[in-house]
Amino acid sequence: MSATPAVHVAVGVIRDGDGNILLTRRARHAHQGGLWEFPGGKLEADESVAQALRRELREEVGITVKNAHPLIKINHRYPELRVLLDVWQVTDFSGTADAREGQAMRWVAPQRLSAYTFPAANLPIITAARLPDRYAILEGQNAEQVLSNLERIVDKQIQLLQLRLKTLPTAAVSAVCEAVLEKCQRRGIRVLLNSDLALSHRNADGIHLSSRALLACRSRPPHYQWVAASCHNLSELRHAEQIGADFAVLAPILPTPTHPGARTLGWEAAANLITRVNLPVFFLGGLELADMDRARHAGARGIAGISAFLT
Ligand SMILES: Nc1nc2c([nH]c(=O)n2[C@@H]2O[C@H](COP(=O)(O)OP(=O)(O)OP(=O)(O)O)[C@@H](O)[C@H]2O)c(=O)[nH]1
Ligand SMILES: [Mg+2]
Repeated sequence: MSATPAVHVAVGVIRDGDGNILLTRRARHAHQGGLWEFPGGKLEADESVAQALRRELREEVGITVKNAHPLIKINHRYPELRVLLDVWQVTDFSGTADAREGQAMRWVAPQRLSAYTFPAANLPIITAARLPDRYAILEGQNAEQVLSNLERIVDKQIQLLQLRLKTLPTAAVSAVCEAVLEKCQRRGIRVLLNSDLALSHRNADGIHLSSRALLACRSRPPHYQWVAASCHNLSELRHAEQIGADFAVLAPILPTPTHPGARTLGWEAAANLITRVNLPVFFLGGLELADMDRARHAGARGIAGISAFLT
């Protein structure tokens, strides 16, 4: 085992007003030369990640960071080098991006990122950049309630949802599912069907595996654009990472009225678990939108919730 510490790198996923992301191309002679990257660079001694990000983005692309938050951390071992990519999303900046080191540079729509060749460590960064920070779980006791909950989700401009329907009578599931998919498609909301629904995925954007379904998978279920999984501990998170799931939901973080007395992870343990996998993770359980900043700084991509988004 090599004891060399990882090279700590501050990386910026910089967004313009239209949501496009800034890519630059690494110099030919550099490590991972010729590949596309998100601008950034190594932390200097005594520098925080935020300070390094600010300095690197000024040096490389001439912008001044005004607002940024953690997006994802990646621990990756290249044959010659270990890196810790501390990736932040830059949501506001001043100045006009300009390739200060003569490198190729482009603003790219998130859904076009997969057309570019990046270093091997970058795949989960690209997935994280394509995900919003809120993942709603749609439930209801009857069709009417599901559809009215959907209205509230739409009103809150949520772009990603899991159709779970655990509390809906089985006979109603198929018709409700169709109605939800139709409405979401019109509004560009991505829908993942919970694996317990055992429905055809033809019109959905993906599948959300229960932790039981996750552990039964030896590889990523084929044919889905998005694959997510429910996790409660490290071995489930590692399994999700290993089969190539796009993201995980980690629960329960805090106590909820629906599961009184259930064992919860708490902020610290949840933050620790995330450092062990290279996977975007949403926190679920007892959280509100007001917890978003805390969740991001604990390493989460964002917050998932059944009621969090409906109040
Ligand atoms: N900036 C950046 N570095 C990345 C990405 N992905 C990735 O594996 N890396 C790796 O992170 C390491 C450090 O990045 P860097 O070369 O930008 O560091 P730097 O700007 O300080 O470069 P310098 O040493 O020439 O001053 C490199 O080994 C690079 O291959 C990425 O998306 N952006
Ligand atoms: Mg650099």
